Amino acid sequence: MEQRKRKIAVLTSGGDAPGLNACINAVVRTAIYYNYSVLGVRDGYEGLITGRVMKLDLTDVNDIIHLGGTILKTSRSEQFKIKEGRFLAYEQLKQKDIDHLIVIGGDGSLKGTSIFSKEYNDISIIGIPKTIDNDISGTDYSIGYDTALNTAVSAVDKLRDTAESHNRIFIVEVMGRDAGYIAYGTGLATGAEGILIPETHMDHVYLLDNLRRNWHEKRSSLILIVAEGDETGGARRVAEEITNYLGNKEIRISILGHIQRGGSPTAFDRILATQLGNMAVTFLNKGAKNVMVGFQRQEIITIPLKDVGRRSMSLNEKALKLLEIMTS
Ligand SMILES: Nc1ncnc2c1ncn2[C@@H]1O[C@H](COP(=O)(O)OP(=O)(O)OP(=O)(O)O)[C@@H](O)[C@H]1O
Ligand SMILES: O=P(O)(O)OC[C@H]1O[C@](O)(CO)[C@@H](O)[C@@H]1O
Ligand SMILES: [Mg+2]
Repeated sequence: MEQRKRKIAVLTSGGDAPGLNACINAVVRTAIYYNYSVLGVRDGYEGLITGRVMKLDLTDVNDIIHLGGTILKTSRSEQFKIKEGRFLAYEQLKQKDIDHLIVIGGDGSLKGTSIFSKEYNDISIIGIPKTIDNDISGTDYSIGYDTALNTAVSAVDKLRDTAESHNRIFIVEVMGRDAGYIAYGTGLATGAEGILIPETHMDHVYLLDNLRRNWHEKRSSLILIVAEGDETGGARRVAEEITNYLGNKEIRISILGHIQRGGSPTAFDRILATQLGNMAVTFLNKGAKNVMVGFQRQEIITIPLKDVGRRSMSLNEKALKLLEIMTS
C-alpha cells in the first residue's frame, strides 16, 4: 500500500522583510528532499483561517532567492488573536491533513504560534524569526534586518551629500518599532552626529550641546538618526526641539518609512534565511516541535516557542562609550 505523503504547510506573517522568499525557497527544497509535500498558505494567519493554500513545487521557488517581499503574501490578522479564529485555523489544518506547520514571523507572529501550539498539541510547529526590527529574543539576527539596515545606510549617505552642499541639519527617522537596532546601526555606519534610540534615555541638554558644538566647530552638516520608537516622539518633535535651541532654520526631516522593508535581500540575509529555512525542516524531520530556529554565535539552534518574545537592544558600557565617542 502506498504511504500517505507527509505534508508541511508554510506561511509568512507580520510585516514583510527582505529574505522571506529565500527562506521559502529553502523550506520547499529541504522538505521535498526529505519527501514531504509542501503547501504554501497565502496571506499569513488570515489565509490559514480561511484555508487559502497552494501546492509548492521546486518550479514555484526557482529564481525567487533574490526577490524582496513574499510570494505567499502576508498579513496582520486580528482574527488569529482570538481563540475562535485560531480554532478555525486548526480546523483548516485538520481538514487538509496537515500536521506540520512552519511560521516565518516576527515576535508577534511567534507569540501567536506559541499560543496556538499550546491549544492544539497535535500540530508540530516550527517558527523562523524574520523582521527588519531585529527584536526577537533567542536569535542574534532575524531575517530582513541586515537588508533594512543597508537600505537606511545608503539613504543616509545620500542625505549627507545634500546636507553638506546646503549646510543643513537632517533629522532622519528610521523604523524598528520599539527597538533601536536599525537606528543604532545606521548611526554608527554613517558617522551620524546623534543617535536617539528607545534603549538609551539620552539627556537632551547633552545632545543639543553636542550638536551645537559640532555645528560651530566642526561641521557644515549634521545628521541625527531617530528611532521611530524613541520616547522623544519621532523626527518632527526632535526637529522642533533643535530649531528652538539652535535657532537654525535649515533643518530638514526625512522619514525613511517602508522603503526599509523592500528590495533585494543582502547576501547575509539570503544566507541566514537559507540556513534557518533548511534547519527548520531538518529539525522538524527529526521530530522537533514547538520550537523556533535561531542563529546564535554562528550556530543554528532551537529554543522552545514558549520562551520566544520581544527583545530590546541592551547596550553595555563599551557600546555606550562607542556611541559617545563617535557622535562627539
Ligand atoms: N498575542 C497574540 N496572540 C495571537 N496572535 C498574535 C499575537 N500577537 C500577534 N499575533 C498574530 O501575529 C500577527 C503579526 O504580529 P505583529 O503585527 O506583531 O508582527 P510581527 O510578527 O511581530 O512582525 P513584524 O514586527 O516584522 O511586523 C498579528 O497580526 C496576529 O495575527
Ligand atoms: O507596515 P505597517 O503595518 O505600517 O507596520 C509598520 C511597522 O512594521 C515594521 O516595519 C516591522 O515590524 C516596524 O518597523 C514598523 O513600526
Ligand atoms: Mg514585531
